[in-house]
Amino acid sequence: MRIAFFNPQGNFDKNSSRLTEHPDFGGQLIYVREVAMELSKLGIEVDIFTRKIIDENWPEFKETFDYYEGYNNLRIIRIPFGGNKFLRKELLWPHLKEFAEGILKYYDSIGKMPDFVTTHYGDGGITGAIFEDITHIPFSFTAHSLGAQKMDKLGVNKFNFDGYDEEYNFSIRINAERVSMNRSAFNIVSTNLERFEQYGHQLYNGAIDINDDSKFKVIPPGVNVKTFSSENKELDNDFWNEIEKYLIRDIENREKQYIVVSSRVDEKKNHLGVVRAYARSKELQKMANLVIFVRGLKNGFKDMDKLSEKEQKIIGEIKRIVEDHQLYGKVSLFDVPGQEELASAYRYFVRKKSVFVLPAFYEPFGLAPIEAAAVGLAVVATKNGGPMESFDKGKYGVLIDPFDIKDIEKGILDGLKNFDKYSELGKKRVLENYTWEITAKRYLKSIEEYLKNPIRKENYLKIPGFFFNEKNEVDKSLILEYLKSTN
Ligand SMILES: O=c1ccn([C@@H]2O[C@H](COP(=O)(O)OP(=O)(O)O[C@H]3O[C@H](CO)[C@@H](O)[C@H](O)[C@H]3O)[C@@H](O)[C@H]2O)c(=O)[nH]1
Ligand SMILES: O=P(O)(O)OC[C@H]1O[C@](O)(CO)[C@@H](O)[C@@H]1O
Repeated sequence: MRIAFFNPQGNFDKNSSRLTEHPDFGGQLIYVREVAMELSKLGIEVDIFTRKIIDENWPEFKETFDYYEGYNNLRIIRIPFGGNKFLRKELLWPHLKEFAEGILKYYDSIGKMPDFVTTHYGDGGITGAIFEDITHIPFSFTAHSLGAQKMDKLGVNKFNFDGYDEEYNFSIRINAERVSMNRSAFNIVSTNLERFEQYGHQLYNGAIDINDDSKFKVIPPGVNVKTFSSENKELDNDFWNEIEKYLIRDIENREKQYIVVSSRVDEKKNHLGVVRAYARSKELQKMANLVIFVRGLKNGFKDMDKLSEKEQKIIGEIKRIVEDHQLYGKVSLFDVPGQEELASAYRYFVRKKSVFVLPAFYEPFGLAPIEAAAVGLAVVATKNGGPMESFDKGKYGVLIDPFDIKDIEKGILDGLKNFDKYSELGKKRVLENYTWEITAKRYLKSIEEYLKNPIRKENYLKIPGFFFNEKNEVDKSLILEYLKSTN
């Protein structure tokens, strides 16, 4: 069997370069890589399609083919579309027909076709819909993150919509997501919550019936248990020296516990929520130091000019809070070059009885908290989204309201004071329920079941002309009506 993954944003390469260095290089890429690897271990021929980038700032992504060491029936295939230069995910929308046509051309050239396509994020989904419209090859849709929640949590309203739409292309994204979930063979969600809360959003009315069981497969993501092991690994000695040398050189009292934040620097991850909670709490400052992982910041705040504009705005605000509240010596920024080093840093902080905090306004699922729990950190996470299910309403970790600074403070104090309890409960919960092998086997079972009895409906949502470059606008009426009705 041959399965194709469509993932136009970010990119993939043998060394998983640039992870979290850019907002488009996050959990979704880990998810696609891990599921593709596990499917190939089950004997499936796997093709990951992404974008060919010929750009001196992104040299890893210029070859057409790439491979992961030891995975012989798994190929990364980079298709040229939208020109050569790197484009952030919000700018890929007008070029996805070219992406679909490039994939078709590749398969024509080898005289083969995939049996099934799995698409990721709205951009992968609309590509799958265009490809299916031509080939009738069915596709699954895994959203990873839906635009409606992001809009709500960023506070988009009828007054500021045009500005946000300019930046994030929400009107195009919502249209693409509607078509993807409508035309897919089925939609793969990480939790029931995602199905009923995220797909149940008013902006997806008419595109999906959340009560149609045939359209949903609840398949939780996993953790790479080899990487996120609680047992010491070879790289720990060297990397822990790095931590001692760089990270906590800025820290006066090293014997305290730590509060660890490792999310991509993105507005919705709400770094400022934790920093503000820490700044207002003398008790927290007495108990623990705060460390924030930021890719590329070897010299703390001094390196800020290396960051993107959006990241500079967030880190700059953190710097202002640190200065205003004289938190130097208690707060540190640290550069983590990859997942192995991330896991090693987590092991270092477990020994200091530390908490991992994910204060995101909305977290569709959240790989980072289950990874941190697997290593043994006590997890304090947003109650908005996946952690509500992965940490089972607070049974296995502390859940907080990310919009309530006092609740963030209370939750972190709970995690620090009850480290042993949450460390043990969280690790047990994750290792028993979340591995990528389970995820891949459930993908394969869903695909094989569907292919036994494929149902191609006729009353599909129309693919907007925008995606065929027929017109430069998508229909915004749905969003504008929604925004008028909600505020
Ligand atoms: O310094 C770092 C920090 C993070 N990570 C990795 O980045 C990923 C972050 O993933 P996640 O915590 O899930 O957040 P997002 O990047 O926002 O991922 C999106 O896609 C994921 C997979 O569907 C969902 O779990 C998220 O909710 C969704 O927002 C994790 O695997 C981390 O190991 C690194 O490699 N280095
Ligand atoms: O914040 P957004 O636009 O919803 O995007 C989140 C997406 O970006 C990524 O970080 C890109 O990999 C994905 O992990 C995730 O699905």
